[in-house]
Amino acid sequence: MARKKLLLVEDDPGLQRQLRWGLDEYEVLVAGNPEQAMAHVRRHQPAVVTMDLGLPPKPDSAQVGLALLADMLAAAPDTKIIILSGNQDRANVLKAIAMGAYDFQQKPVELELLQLMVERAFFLHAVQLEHKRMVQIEQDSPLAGIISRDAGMLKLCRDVEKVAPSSASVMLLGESGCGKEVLARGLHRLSPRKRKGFIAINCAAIPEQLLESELFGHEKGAFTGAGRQIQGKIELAHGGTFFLDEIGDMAMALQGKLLRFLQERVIERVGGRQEIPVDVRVLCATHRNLKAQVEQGAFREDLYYRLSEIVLTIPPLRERCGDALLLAHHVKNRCCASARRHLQFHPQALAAIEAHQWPGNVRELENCVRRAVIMAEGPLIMVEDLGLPAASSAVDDNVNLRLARDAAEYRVMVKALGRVDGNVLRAAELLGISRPTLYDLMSHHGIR
Ligand SMILES: Nc1ncnc2c1ncn2[C@@H]1O[C@H](COP(=O)(O)OP(=O)(O)OP(=O)(O)O)[C@@H](O)[C@H]1O
Repeated sequence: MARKKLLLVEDDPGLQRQLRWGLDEYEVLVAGNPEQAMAHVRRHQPAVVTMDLGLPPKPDSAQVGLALLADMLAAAPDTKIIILSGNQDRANVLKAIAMGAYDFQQKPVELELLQLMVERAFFLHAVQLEHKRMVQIEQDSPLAGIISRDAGMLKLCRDVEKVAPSSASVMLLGESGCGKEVLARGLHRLSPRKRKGFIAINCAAIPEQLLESELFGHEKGAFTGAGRQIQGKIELAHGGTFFLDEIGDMAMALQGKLLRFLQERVIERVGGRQEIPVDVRVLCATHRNLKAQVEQGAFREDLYYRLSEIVLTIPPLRERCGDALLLAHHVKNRCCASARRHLQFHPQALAAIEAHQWPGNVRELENCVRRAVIMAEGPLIMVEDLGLPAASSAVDDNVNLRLARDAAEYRVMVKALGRVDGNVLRAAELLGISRPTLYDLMSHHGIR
């Protein structure tokens, strides 16, 4: 196994030798001046560094050492830097610690103590690295973009994780803007087809005649204007996932052709004779009540069953407990970061967000908060900036006392967490309970 790299920044050859000898379980790199030290940091990225503050060209002051410390931390912020200082250097050592040095030891160096300190520094560095990696994995996880604390939505995400590895066709139902496409993309990235394409087509946005050639492609000269052969979206998705958005808007004639493809798994380009086998996983979505459309004869029943091996229904935003506030904070933070602004919501703005019914769901909320970040004049986002009506009180019609209490407890707790952007201490203060009690409640309701 490769030995861990340790950099010694020391201009005294005698001390260099002593340290090298005492720390020989590591791959020791030595630098006698700041230039050499930075070259080692860039090239080898040592996890731990020991350094003297008095370095050439001004070995009698800490000026060069402190500047090097700043440069090393700027180039590699996670490096654990241990200062080896002279007796009279106390003020500079404190300065170095304030700048981000890990620890210090006075000269003459006690080797045993230094060995322990270095070992602990390596350990801490490894732990931090592991933590960073985990956070990164979480951020990279396919469903990481789905922001929700609502029990129904979290269950839905688990369902998506369960069905993703299979080849079943999945139908996503839900109102406009509630996240059908985000979930479809997440499902694709969790599936064995993730390395191949995710091709989406919106059946409501394209006129019927064009949609056929969009789906299946066409041969040169198939119709006026077909100047060259074009592959269809289904063919382009070969090996990957094909997402039919707004499937409820597809005309009857085309439904028949799509059904044929789903049964035979071959396509024929418009104006072509050749059958081309295509391997795709089919996902679809609609905001319409497709079952009712089937009953009314507006959607083919056989196609419905082909497309709906698994049906996932996404709850509208107004039914997701606490999500409006959570998403509002999330979108606000994102917009503020890109606009370099620091804004908070006024309590009345938060109340208006909570009370609004969000007919356009997450998309409407995103637009509303984006607008507010642009409109806000002071440090607070006011109700007027959101362009929402002020909040009015809601009515609760639950009559089972235990259920009602449970639901109210959950709702108030998630609301409080949402108001303070997930800060447990401040949420506990808002709720008037202790932090441990809030943790108990959160674990009772399955909130992490
Ligand atoms: N749970 C969520 N967390 C974060 N962002 C979300 C969430 N749900 C939706 N969004 C965002 O909201 C917007 C609308 O989502 P999406 O396009 O997936 O909705 P849709 O249901 O497919 O809408 P439509 O029916 O109009 O096609 C997107 O910008 C998406 O990133």
